[in-house]
Amino acid sequence: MTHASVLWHDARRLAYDVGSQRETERVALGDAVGRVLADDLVALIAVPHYASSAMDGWAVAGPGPWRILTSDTERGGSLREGRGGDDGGGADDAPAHAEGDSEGRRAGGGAILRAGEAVPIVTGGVIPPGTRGVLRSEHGVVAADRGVDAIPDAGAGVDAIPDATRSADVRPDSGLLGVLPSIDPGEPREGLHVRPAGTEAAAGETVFHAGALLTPAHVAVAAGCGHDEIAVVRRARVALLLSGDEVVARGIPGPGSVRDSFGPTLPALVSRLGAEVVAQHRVGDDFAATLEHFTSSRLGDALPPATARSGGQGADAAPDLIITTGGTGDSPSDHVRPALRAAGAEFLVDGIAVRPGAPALLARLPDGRLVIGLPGNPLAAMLALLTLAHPLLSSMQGRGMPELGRIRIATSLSAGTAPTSLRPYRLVAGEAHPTAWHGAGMLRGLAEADGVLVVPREGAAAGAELEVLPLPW
Ligand SMILES: Nc1nc2c(c(=O)[nH]1)N[C@H]1C(S)=C(S)[C@@H](COP(=O)(O)OP(=O)(O)OC[C@H]3O[C@@H](n4cnc5c(N)ncnc54)[C@H](O)[C@@H]3O)O[C@H]1N2
Ligand code: MOO
Repeated sequence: MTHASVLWHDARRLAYDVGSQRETERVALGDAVGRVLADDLVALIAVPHYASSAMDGWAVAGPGPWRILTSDTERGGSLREGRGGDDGGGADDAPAHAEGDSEGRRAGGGAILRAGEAVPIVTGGVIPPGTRGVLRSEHGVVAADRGVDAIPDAGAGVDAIPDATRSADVRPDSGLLGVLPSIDPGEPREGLHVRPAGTEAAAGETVFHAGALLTPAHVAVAAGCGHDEIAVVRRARVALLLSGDEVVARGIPGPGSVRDSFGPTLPALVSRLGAEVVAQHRVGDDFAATLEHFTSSRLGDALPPATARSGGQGADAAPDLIITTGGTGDSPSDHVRPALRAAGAEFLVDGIAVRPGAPALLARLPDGRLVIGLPGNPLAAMLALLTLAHPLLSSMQGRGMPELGRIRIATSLSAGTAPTSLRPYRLVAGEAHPTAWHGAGMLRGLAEADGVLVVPREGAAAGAELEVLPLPW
């Protein structure tokens, strides 16, 4: 190679440092998993936003036994059902109340439970004011109500309920309620099975900071905090330029032809790295055609059907990054470097002192678009993608530099011809076993790998600890 290679670690750092775009967009919650949070996420309401029951049973006030309130009149409004009626009590800090709440969790009117009264409640139901705690259904027994006079003194157990019956035909929503003899007669203690409002977050509290990679759990919390949309960092738009007269996309290749390793794999891989492929072009070993892609910002051909675009402005906007495959060498049929030079590109990484992947490059076109040139050899290309595109796309998302791990190697590795060699390995009993099939043109070793060893020029003895490049899949 005639270019001025940089060391492998420096190439990663240079790629990370050049990533800068920080545009944001708002996406529906359902599209937010895997995206990076652009602004701190604040709870719009307290979470939970009302005190609720953690059990099915009865909300009770004062010591038992309790008279179960049944009619709406008795409850001063329906404590339990609230079907189609008022919104939930205790939700004063909610900015807006959702329509179509499900039945059975809402309570109306702020009716106060008085000592000696109970009301049936379901898990998640609104705790009426005055509630001491929730008696779970399997701890209570209901007896037929013989009228107000039948309620014995406060503090008495179920045995004090006249004609106590545990028969199944006594409805749990009317009559006299007591604590089963086998249960602590003091139950429920103050606050038992009550989830107070605001225990997970106060209204206005920051729950996640900008830069968080949104998992399903983050998005579920955002929903609980009252959000319908989230501001996320716009994903970088990537155009693929796959070169090579010999590369075929279908069928059994004849001698001199190869099946395309990149067309079916790079869109998904780029998406895992936090960007989206918005265009995919094939170009033969042709200088003029290659140059055209660097001098024109048009996106050209349609995407392959499997490459779904997620909407937004991606369809018409110019890519932020062009990733080319093949043609990075110096032979007369290699046109990536000459075309970049002719387009006036600035080379930020012009070859890397690594095997495989030495001819990889990173350049910036005069219009600001970045170009990563991957070698044609498939393993070289995949490892160059991890070396350059992973740090660059992480930085474009406002994320940190992908961290290198460390691992002990089970077998010795001989000295290499470059300052750094990258070697896929399998993890067996906590140690790295370098895989077979690690030639630059092979992918079978990478396919069964758990990571990639970063091997210094001098090699390493069995038992040594080496740096590890994590795989993004
Ligand atoms: N005289 C020298 N020859 C080579 C050198 C060198 O220093 N001096 N470096 C070698 C190294 S290292 C690499 S890596 C390759 C770089 O090659 P290119 O980036 O120019 O890639 P091509 O020549 O276009 O293709 C190389 C190889 O990869 C196959 N290929 C290309 N595209 C695909 C694809 N989409 N899917 C599967 N395979 C693909 C192509 O058919 C070739 O076999 O140069 C070495 N030579
Ligand atoms: O370094 Mo090349 O990139 O061997 O395959």
